[in-house]
Amino acid sequence: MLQAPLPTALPPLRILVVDDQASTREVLSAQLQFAGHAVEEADSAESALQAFQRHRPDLVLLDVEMPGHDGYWVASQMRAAEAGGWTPIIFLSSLDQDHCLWQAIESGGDDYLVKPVSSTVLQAKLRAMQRLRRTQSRLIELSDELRLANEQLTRLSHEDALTGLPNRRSFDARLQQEILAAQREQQPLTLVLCDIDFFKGYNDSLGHVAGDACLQRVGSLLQGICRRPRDYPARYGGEEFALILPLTPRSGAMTFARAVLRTLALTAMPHPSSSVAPHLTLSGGITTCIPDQDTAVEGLIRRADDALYAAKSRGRNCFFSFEMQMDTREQRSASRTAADFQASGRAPLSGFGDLLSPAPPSVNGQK
Ligand SMILES: Nc1nc2c(ncn2[C@@H]2O[C@H](COP(=O)(O)OP(=O)(O)OP(=O)(O)O)[C@@H](O)[C@H]2O)c(=O)[nH]1
Repeated sequence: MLQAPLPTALPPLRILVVDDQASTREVLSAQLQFAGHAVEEADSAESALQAFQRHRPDLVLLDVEMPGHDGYWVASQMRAAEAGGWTPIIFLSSLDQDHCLWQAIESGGDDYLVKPVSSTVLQAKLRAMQRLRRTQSRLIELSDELRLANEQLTRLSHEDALTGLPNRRSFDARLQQEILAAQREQQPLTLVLCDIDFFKGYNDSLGHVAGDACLQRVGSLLQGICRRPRDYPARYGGEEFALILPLTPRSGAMTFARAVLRTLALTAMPHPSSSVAPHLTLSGGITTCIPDQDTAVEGLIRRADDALYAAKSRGRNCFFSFEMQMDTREQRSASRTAADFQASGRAPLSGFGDLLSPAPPSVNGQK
């Protein structure tokens, strides 16, 4: 008879007892249950496999000689049914020959006990299995923790921790993809770099905590303005944000810039140390092109950055684009009307000049 469980806390096992002899199953089950384990019984190879699938036991005690398929066959089927998993199988047999033990291990068994098995030997084996089970559970937990940590690491390596937007590394990779897509589809691609005006002064007057909150707010405002599924706002670094606007021509880029200026004016976040407005403002550089073989990430960013510098040096709180400036020059020199430009398939830009600045507010404050 098995003794009652020892004080050291080892998890009880779910044990599948497979034996065609009802009396053997009964005695064994009673002993196992007395020792604190949960028991399922099966009286044939087929019912053993069904119970194995249904109950997912921690341990199988398996008879060798059964009518129909024998225990070796059952063990090999169980091993095949849990690819990557491992449920210990102990054979209990009255056959006491080396080749039987050999065949048991070869078919997938982990141990082989000759019946009648002394209760001490069986209890010792079960305790060893309980320890293995505990180690196995801990390994599974550890591997889950590792998987979660890896997922978090991957997310953090692509995301800006402060704003939750994609970081510069993700942005560069995405821009490369969008350049290739626009080149293949021969569609316009717009890149916008935005920089908060006088942000150093903002931090100095309101503190870094407020500065961080401001960056978060601006990030979510920009995200809100991006309405198309492929628009991609990112934090490019410090107080600079970058946006990829695929399938967006110059006219669309201007609409976007106008929406940014209007949103910031309406949001009216106080900026005590700005000399351009009482509220927080952005300057932006825009570049739009249909990429060709020579278009590269670095070139586009340099061009948007130069445009941003131009916007800053032209007074801030505005957007600038070299391409739009060229358009307006062409428009002026050719004295063409907006209708001519629409007819040529290009956006009428003369109304906006070289710079897109906020329009004066109307009576009700809307533009
Ligand atoms: N609070 C906070 N400040 C930041 C962060 N990243 C960059 N900054 C600050 O942003 C400021 C940027 O200052 P500058 O590059 O001189 O530019 P600016 O004051 O915005 O002036 P202009 O761009 O010329 O309008 C610096 O004071 C940085 O410390 C951040 O994550 N949090």
